[in-house]
Amino acid sequence: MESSLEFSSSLGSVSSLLTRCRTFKVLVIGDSGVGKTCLTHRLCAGDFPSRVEATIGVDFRERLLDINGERIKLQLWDTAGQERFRKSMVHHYYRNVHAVLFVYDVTRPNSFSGLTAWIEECRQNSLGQDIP
Ligand SMILES: Nc1nc2c(ncn2[C@@H]2O[C@H](COP(=O)(O)OP(=O)(O)OP(=O)(O)O)[C@@H](O)[C@H]2O)c(=O)[nH]1
Repeated sequence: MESSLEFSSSLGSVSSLLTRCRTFKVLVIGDSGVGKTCLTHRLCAGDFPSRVEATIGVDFRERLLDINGERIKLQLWDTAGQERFRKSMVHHYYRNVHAVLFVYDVTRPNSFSGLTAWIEECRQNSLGQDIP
């Protein structure tokens, strides 16, 4: 899988050595209210938000990972589940995506069966079978 390459200076390192950091863009999609914001917030900030509102457009969250000694930047795109908050921005979400996380609520079966529509949207936005 190809990733974006970024160069960021690692704070506190000797004479600001440049550290190679690969960035992976992960799109988080699913029906409104299934918990996308809570899930991504938990992953990136370490706790669940005490109060959430419906996402408008998209929110970005990042987490740095160390995988086998390599710095990896996980960039999570938390997208709006409500159609009225997605509007014309949808196409931008799908550009240069490395992976898609489909989210549903185990207490709402419709949010699981509704994933077919989200998978179809991925297809319509040219995400191939190679995207996990
Ligand atoms: N019981 C329970 N409630 C949750 C869980 N995750 C999220 N919630 C609640 O579900 C509601 C919606 O959560 P969000 O994270 O905003 O859902 P979302 O998928 O981002 O919604 P949109 O932004 O509209 O697409 C909030 O009231 C959360 O507190 C969970 O794991 N368990």
